[in-house]
Amino acid sequence: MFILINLKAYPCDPLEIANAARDVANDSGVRIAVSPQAADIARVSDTGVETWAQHVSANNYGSYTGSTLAEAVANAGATGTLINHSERRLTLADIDTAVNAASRVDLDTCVCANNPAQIGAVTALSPDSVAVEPPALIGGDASVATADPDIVSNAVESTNSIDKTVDVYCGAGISAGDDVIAARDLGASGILLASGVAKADNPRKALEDLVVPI
Ligand SMILES: O=C[C@H](O)COP(=O)(O)O
Repeated sequence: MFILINLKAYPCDPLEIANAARDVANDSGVRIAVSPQAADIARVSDTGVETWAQHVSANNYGSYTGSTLAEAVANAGATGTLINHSERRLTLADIDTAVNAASRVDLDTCVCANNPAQIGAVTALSPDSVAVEPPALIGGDASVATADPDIVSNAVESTNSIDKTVDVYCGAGISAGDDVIAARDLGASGILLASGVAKADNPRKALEDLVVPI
């Protein structure tokens, strides 16, 4: 299972979490990546942890003030990027362009969507992975894998019916190793997780506990 820790805009210490994630990944053999604010990508990447951007813009070089170029995050050390996170929605056309922008510089792409129908639509754009996240469960205590298992298994079915090479992740409310196992049993090959680590009093312990059953 792949575990992607999205730090969102939480007031956490990105280096503390990056160092902990690197150590826990090395000790456990579980693939763990950290997705910090764009301005923190370089120093997070310097810790040695796998580093992802939270977003890339749907444009190339040019007069695009305020954009986050795929080239810029790749040059800063990111090796992957989220696209269309529930808190950073894009049009389908911009998702397509952003996936192509990320692919230009060999970033792994994970396109998020709210439900299995949207998952099918974004799978057709050929990202490396998709992630289903019901917005109502994001940031809560109930794991998507137990509170809404059908949305995960239907997303897996939707993706597999279009392109079996696209990995399916899920996220929202995941905080324990058992949640990760439940997601895997539904067919997911990775999870997106934010508050369970970024808002934890002890992020290292939260990560250590998370990987125990994996
Ligand atoms: O990107 C992460 C997801 O939105 C899940 O967030 P959460 O773990 O706080 O529910």
